[in-house]
Amino acid sequence: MRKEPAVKITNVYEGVVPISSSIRNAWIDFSSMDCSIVAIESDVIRDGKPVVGYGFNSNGRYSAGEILRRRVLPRLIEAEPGSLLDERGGLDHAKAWDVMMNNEKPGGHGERSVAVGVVDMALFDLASKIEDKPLYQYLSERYGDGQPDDSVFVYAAGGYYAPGKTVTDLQDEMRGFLDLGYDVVKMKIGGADLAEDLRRIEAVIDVLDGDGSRLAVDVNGRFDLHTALEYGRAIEPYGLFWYEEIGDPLDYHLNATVAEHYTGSIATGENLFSLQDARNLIRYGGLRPDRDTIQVDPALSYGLVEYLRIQDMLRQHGWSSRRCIPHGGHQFSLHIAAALKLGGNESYPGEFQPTGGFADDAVVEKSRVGLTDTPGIGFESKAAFYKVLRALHD
Ligand SMILES: O=C([O-])CC(=O)C(=O)O
Ligand SMILES: [Mg+2]
Repeated sequence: MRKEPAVKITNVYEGVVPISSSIRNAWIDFSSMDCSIVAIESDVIRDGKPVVGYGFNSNGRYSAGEILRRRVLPRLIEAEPGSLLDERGGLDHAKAWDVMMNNEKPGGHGERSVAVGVVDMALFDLASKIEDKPLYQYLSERYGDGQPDDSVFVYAAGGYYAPGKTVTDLQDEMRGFLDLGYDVVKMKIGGADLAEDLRRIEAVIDVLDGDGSRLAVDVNGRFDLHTALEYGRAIEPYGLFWYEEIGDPLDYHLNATVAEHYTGSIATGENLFSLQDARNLIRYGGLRPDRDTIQVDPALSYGLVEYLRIQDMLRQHGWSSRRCIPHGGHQFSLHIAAALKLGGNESYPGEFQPTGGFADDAVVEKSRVGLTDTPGIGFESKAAFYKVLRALHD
């Protein structure tokens, strides 16, 4: 086998970027939400400059800077360079993952999975840039069938509660999503009482020409079993796209009981951060492989190395990768969705800037978005975010 020159990590930079806003879901507001970012510099030189990989931690969890600075990054930097490489001298992502997780006990995943996810993303960005390929191509050759999807289903998530926001404002927001090319939209519920939420839901269905199958609703884990079943009975006649994260993400029994009574689709998993948690959901959560959706976000849950294990587990349990639509609305999952043939990816046309969203020139048509040929994840074609990432190391 031809040996490539071995890649070496020369510098690692870490920082925090605010992604705060006045929106609120049924559980949290985003008034102080922020996000960890990292840049990993290599000794590979292109156009006179080192090739750099970037990562960030999706949204919904605060920056994991302390864990990055004190645990994850020192292990990576102090590792024997050969311990991060495959037999060809390229980065071995699973080995890098083992290095980052050295001396970490199993279970209780919390923010540790977020810290590892940021670095894992940066290493994938770096490795695909070194091969001068867009990430979806790099991933499809390694972990897929070499024939990535050329576009990915995306739905527009929004419909948050916000101070002074009226039902008319909510309808205008949703009309804006349709004008951008989305056919399916998502709104928050569970942050008001049932009567008000039903008014909000019906107002949005009106905007969708009366078609409830184009509307997903998201509870962000707020309901106890009684409320979950009560809302379930009330919304079932609308035939919604899905009923999301209905109760506490780790309450598999609640989920299973709702799934027994609610015949429509259920989606959950954005707050499950490990293979073990996802496996428990499949074992005990009562989800139905013919209609339900798994939303594990690779960026929050130990990165793609762990997400690949989750895909294996799902396959073993008879689940299609098409039943996965990750949370987070970011470019990393867009590449993963195309390469691993997932069912789609979330998108937030109006929230979580500068980190969220796709390339500046990405066009959504009939709720599908194409991928660009930019090497790596393509942060370089997202000007406002790229400026923030560059500032980490320039
Ligand atoms: O409001 C949030 O935390 C984001 C969320 O649940 C989603 O995108 O599904
Ligand atoms: Mg959600």
